[in-house]
Amino acid sequence: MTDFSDPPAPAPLLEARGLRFCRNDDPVFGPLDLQVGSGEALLVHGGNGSGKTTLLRVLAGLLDGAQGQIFVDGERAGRDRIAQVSALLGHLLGHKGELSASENLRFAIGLYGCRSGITVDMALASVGLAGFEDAPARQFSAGQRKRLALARLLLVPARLWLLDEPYANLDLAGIGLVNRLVERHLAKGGAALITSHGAYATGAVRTRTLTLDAAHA
Ligand SMILES: Nc1ncnc2c1ncn2[C@@H]1O[C@H](COP(=O)(O)OP(=O)(O)OP(=O)(O)O)[C@@H](O)[C@H]1O
Repeated sequence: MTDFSDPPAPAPLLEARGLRFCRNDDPVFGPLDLQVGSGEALLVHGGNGSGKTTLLRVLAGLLDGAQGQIFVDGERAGRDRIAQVSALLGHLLGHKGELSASENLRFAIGLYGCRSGITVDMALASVGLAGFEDAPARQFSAGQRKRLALARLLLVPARLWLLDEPYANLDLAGIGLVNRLVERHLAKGGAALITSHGAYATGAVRTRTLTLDAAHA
């Protein structure tokens, strides 16, 4: 007999169950459950100190010792697997000040690989840094540094973007740029977790929300 039932939904790109992080036995966040699938953004809300940055660092595989389970594409994932599929844009942008914008990006490509169909010059132009290819990163303003980090995100082949306050230090055009880049990333099957104290302005993508409890702050 033919089965006309709907095919099973694909597993979310990232799922966490009972995820919890403590520092010196003090809870920072959780236990919490979250899911984000291809084409989706998960907005992480919460007051100062509620654990948003810590959550993103756990999900980027940078912090050890979290309790609970993390799944990537439906399979249990350890820190290595998570690090393979994700890229973090955090408060510390990680540029080397003495290297030029292009050299910084080539350094990142050497570590993490490069998406097909994009070059360093294309990425710099996409974030409004055409003409700054040879300028040392230490000469960049805070907003230009953020733009350089966005160019790195465009280049590395991560499906899951972990964006911690991506709008900070950006002018209005930069805020629009972040939203366009996220929309494009999601349209290509990527996913994003985004923390923001401000409004998230793109209505063009499927969005979930997660609110962290600031009780421990
Ligand atoms: N390296 C650290 N060592 C000790 N405690 C830390 C460290 N980093 C963060 N914390 C503490 O962990 C808690 C959560 O911090 P976290 O930076 O994750 O919060 P947040 O929600 O991102 O805050 P904000 O909105 O202010 O950026 C806070 O109480 C903070 O003081």
